[in-house]
Amino acid sequence: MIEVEHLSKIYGSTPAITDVTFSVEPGEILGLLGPNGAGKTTTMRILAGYLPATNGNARIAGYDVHENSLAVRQRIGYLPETPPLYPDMTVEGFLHFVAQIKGVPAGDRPNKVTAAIKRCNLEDKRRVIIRKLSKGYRQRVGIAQAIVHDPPAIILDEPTVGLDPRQIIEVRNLIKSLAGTHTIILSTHILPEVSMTCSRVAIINRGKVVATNTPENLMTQLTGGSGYELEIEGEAALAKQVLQNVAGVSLIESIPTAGGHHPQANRAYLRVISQPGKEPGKDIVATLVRAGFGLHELRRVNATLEDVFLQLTTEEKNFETEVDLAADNEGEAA
Ligand SMILES: Nc1ncnc2c1ncn2[C@@H]1O[C@H](COP(=O)(O)OP(=O)(O)OP(=O)(O)O)[C@@H](O)[C@H]1O
Repeated sequence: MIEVEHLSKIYGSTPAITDVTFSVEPGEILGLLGPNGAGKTTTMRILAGYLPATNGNARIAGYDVHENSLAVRQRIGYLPETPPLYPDMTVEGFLHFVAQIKGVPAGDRPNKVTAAIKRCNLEDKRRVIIRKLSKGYRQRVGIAQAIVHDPPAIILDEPTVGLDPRQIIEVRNLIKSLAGTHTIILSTHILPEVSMTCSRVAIINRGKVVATNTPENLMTQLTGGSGYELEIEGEAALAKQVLQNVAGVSLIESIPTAGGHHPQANRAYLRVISQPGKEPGKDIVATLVRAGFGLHELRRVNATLEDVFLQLTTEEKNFETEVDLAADNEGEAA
């Protein structure tokens, strides 16, 4: 349904995205996950037909986003980071207006507007002026304007940003309810968002896709699914330095405490993630003891999506391998 091939965008001399390739199957929700400035918005604006790519191409439902931008706009719903709302219109009036500019025939508009209002739980607010709505409701109106013409593909840029926890849950549930009948790409820099909402994730960093897979496969295949939490006596920074040289260790981070204990003075708490298939526990213990650290506890833990994300977005040296891995895994996930 959505195919992105070797897409690049250069602003002046700044490359925003480089050689971005991924595809989204019908009915799937793909999460575009990356830190600030990674290139998520740029990718989505190109897909929505609002920005020309410097190189590469993208197709939505078979239509090239550049060559057939009109056909593409009719087939996608786009929610930019700031929803394009007219504050002085009522919810209903605004959705009628959007349906009209999206080319919905006049006779179909009342039904389409009512369906979008229902889907986004806006029945109570249909005659309210948008300016008077809370941020959560405005976001729902933003989603309603994206789906009012019933497009097969929906592109949502950071759809839960700025919402309170209850609103976040509501918007996530709304997005999930759209899957199956719609193909969705959403961008986020929030890790739990992808594991809760998306069937697949493309991790983007510094303009490049560094991995594509299901959230579960990313965790198990890139980290072997295992790691350790440590409680040691000594300096965390020094311990990290020492552990970096242990074979099979791929990520070390400080954590506030381990094993649910109260953190104690002069203790350092670390989380160490192993490379796939490696079990460096024995060497971690030997290295720490040899370096004069007191080891109070070492326990096995499962890696989280956060670990994978940190690994992929902080270890530049591994990017090449991970792109290969992403390509290998793509077939399995599809
Ligand atoms: N109009 C522009 N002119 C010049 N550089 C730009 C422009 N828009 C974006 N960039 C640069 O392109 C890169 C990617 O930006 P983009 O907004 O796509 O990232 P993002 O992943 O959406 O980040 P965020 O989560 O902060 O919105 C950044 O380095 C950004 O500074």
